[in-house]
Parts: sequence; structure tokens; C-alpha cells
Amino acid sequence: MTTIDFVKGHGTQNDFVLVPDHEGRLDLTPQEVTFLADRRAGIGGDGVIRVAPIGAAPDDVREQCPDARWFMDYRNSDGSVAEMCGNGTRVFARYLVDAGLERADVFEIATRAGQKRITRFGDGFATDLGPWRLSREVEAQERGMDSVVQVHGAPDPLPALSLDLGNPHTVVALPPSIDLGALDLTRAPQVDPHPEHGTNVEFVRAIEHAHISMRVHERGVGETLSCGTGAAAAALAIWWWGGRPSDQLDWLVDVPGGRLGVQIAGDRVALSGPAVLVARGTVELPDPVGVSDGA
Ligand SMILES: N[C@@H](CCC[C@H](N)C(=O)O)C(=O)O
Repeated sequence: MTTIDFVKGHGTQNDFVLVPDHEGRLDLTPQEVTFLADRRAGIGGDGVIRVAPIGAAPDDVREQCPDARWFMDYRNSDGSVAEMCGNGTRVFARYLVDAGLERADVFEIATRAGQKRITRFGDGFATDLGPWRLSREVEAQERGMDSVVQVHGAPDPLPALSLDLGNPHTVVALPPSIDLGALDLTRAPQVDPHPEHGTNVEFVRAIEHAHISMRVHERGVGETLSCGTGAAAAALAIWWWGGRPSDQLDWLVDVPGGRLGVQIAGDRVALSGPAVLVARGTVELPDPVGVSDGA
């Protein structure tokens, strides 16, 4: 039986189990991740974040992140690895600062989607998510959409735009006839064409100038109460469809778990919002499947 420390935190109720691994010795298996993320049998979270020193990161991550001291090793609750997690970067930053591992107001962290700059911001942190791009540039420019999404609660497939923020997103602007709250996201929306590596799907309703609300179905998780990269993708898609107005670069994105800020700067985008740690303790990891102590 292996006992490990954990810290529980969230950013706008996108919640994570953080696993401090300051020596870089842990290698969490998918089964251990699903156990930690399990809300009944384990601790519970949308994702699991191992806090590892940069020296313990994969070679390609270390090469891309020359100024980072800590690696955010992010996994979805189903045990899959994701390249990026926007809310996760802010909760990871909260952990590093509270633990005294980072003392500056601005510092870099390493992710599988490259180095991200963190800045202290109000009661939370802002993350420069870096460059974003349309996943299928040519078609999207011509038609403003590149796929369709079928979701329970909408009678017909809805046009959508795919964006890459280090991880994949598909954004749907809901027509006025469909209530955002009426969508059934207990089942995964069907995206056509189906992205090879899956996608996070955001459903968006405009509220007013540069202010939207959103629900999300996350790849590897299900519906979550917030998604940071998803909020950035949603603001970017609405901005794109609106003709990229130069006076609409600072966005508010309301999610079921709170409110996020998104700042667009050309081909880069930043995310800001609160990040809190709420609990800490120790947990015994279950024995690996098929291994018993012989008792
Ligand atoms: N909640 C995250 C995104 C987490 C990863 C995502 N589920 C994926 O598989 O890409 C965020 O705040 O960005």
C-alpha cells in the first residue's frame, strides 16, 4: 500500500486533486488517477495534477520550457493525459506560491503545451495561454464554421468552430431558440467530423458586449462547472465570428462555477480568475490491479 499527500483546490469550481511530488519520484498510473479523481471512492476532482520539478518532466517539455522550475503534470479524471488545463495552471500557481516554491509576482511554469507565464492577479492568477489557432484554418475562414455538433436538448446539429489552445476545443454559439440550461450534457455531444484526439465542446450564449456565458463538456471528464482553455476558446470564437473587433479584446465569461476573464492580444490569449486550495491530507493508493499481498 502506498500513501501519498494530496491537496484539493479549484478555480471557478473546476476542481483538482494536486499531488505534491517535489522530488519527482511518482509515476501515477491511469488507475491511480481515476481513483484520486473518484468523488465517491477517492478524493474527487475533474482532474489530477502532479506537482513535479522540471527535471522530472519529459524531455520535450524540458526543451520547450527553459525558464520553468515546476512541471504541471495534468491528467483528466478518466486517467487520460491532456496537453493543457487553463484553470489547472492557476490552481497549480496557487499551490506553488502558498508552498513557498515560487515567490515572484511573475513566473513561468511548464506544461505539455509549452511554457506558460503566470502573473498574480487579484485573488487569483492570470495565465498567458500563449498562441491560439483555428484548427482547420481555410474552411473556417471561408464559412465561419468547420464542423457540426449534435447535442441532446437541441433538435438539429449546430454549426461549430474548432480552435487549438494547446488542447482541442469545438465551440457552438447557441441560437436564441435554444436555452443554454436545457442542454443535456450528461452524454457527450457528437462532433462531425470527429476530431482524431477528441475535443472539449463549449456551448455559448452572448450576454452583452464582450460578455458571454458558457457550458462545457470536457474531453476525458464530462460536464464540468468551468474550463479555462474552454472559456478562452469560447471568447475567441465569438470574437472571430464578430469580425475580430479591435474594441472587444477583454472578455468576461460566465460559467456555472463563477466568472473568468479572457484577454485577447493578436495571436495570443490570456486567462484570469480566482484559484483556491480547500483541503489537504494523505490518501492510500489502491494496490495495482491484479496485485495482492497474498493474505
Ligand atoms: N479544465 C481544463 C481543461 C482540462 C483538459 C481537457 N479536459 C482536455 O482533455 O483537453 C481547463 O481549465 O482548461
